[in-house]
Amino acid sequence: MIIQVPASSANLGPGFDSIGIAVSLYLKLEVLGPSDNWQVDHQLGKLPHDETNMIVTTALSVAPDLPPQHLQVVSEIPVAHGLGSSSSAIVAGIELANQLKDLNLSKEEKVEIASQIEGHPDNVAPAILGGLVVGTHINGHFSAVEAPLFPYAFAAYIPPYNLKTADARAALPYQLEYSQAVHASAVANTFVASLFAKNYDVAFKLMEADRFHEPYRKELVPELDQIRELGKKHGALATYLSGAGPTVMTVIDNDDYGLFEQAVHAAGLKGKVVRLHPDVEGVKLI
Ligand SMILES: Nc1ncnc2c1ncn2[C@@H]1O[C@H](COP(=O)(O)OP(=O)(O)OP(=O)(O)O)[C@@H](O)[C@H]1O
Ligand SMILES: N[C@@H](CCO)C(=O)O
Repeated sequence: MIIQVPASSANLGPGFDSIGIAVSLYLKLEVLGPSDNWQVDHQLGKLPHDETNMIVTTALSVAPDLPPQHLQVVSEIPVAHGLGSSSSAIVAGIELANQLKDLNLSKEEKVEIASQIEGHPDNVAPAILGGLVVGTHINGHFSAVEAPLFPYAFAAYIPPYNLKTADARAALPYQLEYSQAVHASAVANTFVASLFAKNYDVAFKLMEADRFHEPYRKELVPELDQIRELGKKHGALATYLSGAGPTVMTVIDNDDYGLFEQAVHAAGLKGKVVRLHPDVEGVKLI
């Protein structure tokens, strides 16, 4: 059995902790069979190979009596780069428990469990449902609503350095002044309305108008402003910090992708540029 989970890009500008989209990089988890101890084969650097691996801790939190397995993980999702690697591990762990224990979890139950673990639904909900998702929690429970997908591709600029979400969250202010919070929220509300109305002239302006996190994180990711400027010169629709960074995501028409990628490399930026597309299926067995 192989479980496949897509990467995800959270926030999309002003949708801090609430909006995310599944994108076409994948984690594949293969169950090789029962084992004396949990064993996780992977080539993802320093991540654990035993029962402390996040995929296993998640599976055991869902099904504590799950017998140990020999697992193999192959992932295209770079760790701690703002493309939802931790969410892909959490969603894979939930699906592992779901399949091996025949739990028949609904999509809503998976979103609830995964969001409780991650703390916010913006990566886990699209990784489960596919597509573009808006969600939050109220009274300790999570709701996620699927939004219409925009018909564009992404150019993901993936820097050579990583940035842990915890460090990128530590750069955020403890509180916002009331008037600033009202404006930040108005930008986000209008952004969501424009996505549902498919009014992309407004949506892509607002995607670059976040007031919740990008102003505080751009010191950590200096390429954000640089790529946004390059995007404006080379036909991009909008650029935002993917999740907690450091990946910088540019929404672009497929036809404009090539020239934009060349411009990023010509500017001397050292990261990779990868063409991505929305994933519409979310977690699945392959
Ligand atoms: N494939 C994996 N298997 C097990 N654990 C993983 C895997 N990928 C990521 N993790 C865990 O998630 C941590 C990285 O999470 P972090 O939130 O910092 O980055 P991210 O999820 O890639 O970024 P973002 O949430 O901004 O998209 C790793 O240190 C590791 O503990
Ligand atoms: N919304 C989260 C995504 C990363 O977990 C953040 O920006 O910190």
